[in-house]
Amino acid sequence: MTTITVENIKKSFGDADILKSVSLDIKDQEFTVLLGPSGCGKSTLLRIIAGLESQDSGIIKIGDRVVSHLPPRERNVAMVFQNYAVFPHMTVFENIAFGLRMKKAPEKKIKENVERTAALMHIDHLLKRYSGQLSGGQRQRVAVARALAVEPDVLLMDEPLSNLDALLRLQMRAELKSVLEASKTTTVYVTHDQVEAMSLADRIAVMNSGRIDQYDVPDEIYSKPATEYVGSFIGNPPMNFISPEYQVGSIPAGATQLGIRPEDFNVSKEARENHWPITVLTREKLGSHQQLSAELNGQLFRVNIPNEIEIESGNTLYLMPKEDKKRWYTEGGKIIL
Ligand SMILES: Nc1ncnc2c1ncn2[C@@H]1O[C@H](COP(=O)(O)OP(=O)(O)OP(=O)(O)O)[C@@H](O)[C@H]1O
Repeated sequence: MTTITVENIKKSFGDADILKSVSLDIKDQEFTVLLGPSGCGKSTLLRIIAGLESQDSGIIKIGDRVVSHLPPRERNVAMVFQNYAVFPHMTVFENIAFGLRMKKAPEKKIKENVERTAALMHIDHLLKRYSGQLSGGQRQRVAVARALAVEPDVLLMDEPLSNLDALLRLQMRAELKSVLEASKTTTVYVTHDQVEAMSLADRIAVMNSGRIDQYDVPDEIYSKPATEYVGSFIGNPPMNFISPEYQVGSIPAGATQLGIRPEDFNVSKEARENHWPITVLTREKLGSHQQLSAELNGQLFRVNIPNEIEIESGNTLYLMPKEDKKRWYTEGGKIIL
């Protein structure tokens, strides 16, 4: 059982508070993604879990073991970085074997584990090649195989796909998911890419300036963002936040903003009761649907509509948010449930 417990971790660099009491309970075999914009503290948190950085206060547990003050090698974690750190002058076999040799594993075990993880990553035909002769995607596979070969309790990955081109990224993403499911290793994965997070994660921790705004399964994060920040960060385009003067019907006590996703409006070209008349500013055809930006008295709306509706900028469109998709937020940006 390899759970990870992060308890009230704080970290400052100089007078900058980078992590402000962060807590997470990661389940055995779970794939957790730390998601947030550049500088929010994701990598720092990952490095603290790995033991590459020390916390100012708080506790890290792996399973039942408090590891906060142990060096990385005593935590049984493996890490994969963005710049994959594969040794070019070594063969693929030796690269994958590296961690096992450091641990002085017997030769038979090394061979077995290297062959198994290389097959898992579809690089078993490359074992004799020098890593310097590999493509970026192949090198990244070597890095992942090397991490898995040591049979870590925990796999930590920091933007491992960000150096790959878009197509390869997509392919590796799908593969990584199935490989990690098969390996049953508890994984923490850092990215600033919301699509990557949504597609890979069992649960996503959305970070906002050193805090975790929401830690939940992707569907909940998308459909019920805990804060305005999460609603604005996840979704392309992001959730609309609409002020009360445009509301129809009852508004919950304490609500100052309505949150509604661009695809969650009833849309009509004719005036209808309780529909807002909005003026279309721009329209983009995206293949599967059209994306509009529109406004009403300075309130901006982003709306996704089906291709069948013919509309041009300057036209008026009548909108009403779908009742069951409305989310309400307080002045401080917190959801009212
Ligand atoms: N060793 C360090 N000394 C001083 N400041 C640091 C150090 N490491 C990180 N920081 C600062 O801490 C903040 C958070 O960095 P961190 O790398 O955790 O962010 P991140 O969310 O992973 O962002 P990115 O995606 O850009 O890597 C940044 O402002 C960074 O400059």
